[in-house]
Amino acid sequence: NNIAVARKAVAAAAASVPKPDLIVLPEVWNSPYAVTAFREYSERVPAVKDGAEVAGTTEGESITALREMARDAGVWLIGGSIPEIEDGTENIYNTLTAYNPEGKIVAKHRKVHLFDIDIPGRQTFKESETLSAGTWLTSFEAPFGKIGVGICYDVRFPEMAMIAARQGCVAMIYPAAFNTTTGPMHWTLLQRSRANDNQIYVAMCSPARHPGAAYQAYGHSSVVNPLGDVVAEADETEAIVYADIDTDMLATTRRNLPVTIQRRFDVYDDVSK
Ligand SMILES: NC(=O)CC(=O)C(=O)O
Repeated sequence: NNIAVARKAVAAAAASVPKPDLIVLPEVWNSPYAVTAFREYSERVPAVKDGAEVAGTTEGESITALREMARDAGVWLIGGSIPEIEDGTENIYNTLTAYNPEGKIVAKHRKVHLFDIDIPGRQTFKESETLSAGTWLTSFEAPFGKIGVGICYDVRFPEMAMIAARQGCVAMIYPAAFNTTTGPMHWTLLQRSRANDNQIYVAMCSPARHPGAAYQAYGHSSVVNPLGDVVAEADETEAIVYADIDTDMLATTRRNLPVTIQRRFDVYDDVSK
């Protein structure tokens, strides 16, 4: 099943030399990516406050498995996302969890921007039919730098990445599942845009394309550096991609092209006004 596949992939990535510090899984890896499936595959996810789990909350089997994967491999893990069912409300969210090498959850992000699009005859999807939207932005501190996270459609909203970068994140990482219509249009462009605008690393991790699936995932997991160059990219098949987060390169980019300190908030003030 999917947990076994994820477990094997994390172990394989962790066994590579040099050993990675951080491993990332894709969006909705425990369920078909379909609004009709999210409730059936949903699980409880512990609450997280100030980077630590709130004691006494229950969890589903995918969360327990993700803890074990991080702990067994001794790595930081962004555990992709799974459909979460919320205690009390029974609302469903598209929820990401991140783990430290001890298997403790350090961050929980609910997809903020729901994927509701209609490109007639090509791609129609309405996550809001079954999902509720998240209401907070998420990042976590790790020894290799502060990491911001979003989920898939969140990448289309530049504010999230900009806020993360301004709060000191060295990377924005998005488990994601674009499709064969929007992937060729925007998958790489969006990552390069977020990276170049904010001079940070940007990575998106996709499920591989399954020929029999109703939703045809684009695949192409990739990593973009602070100059906007694609430094690693898979194709549509199952793969592990590797890249370094080079903070010296990030600093050099910001020194040579100092846009991050040249912004004119005195002129454009608050864009949400
Ligand atoms: N699946 C998504 O959330 C987003 C997507 O496919 C797109 O923005 O395109």
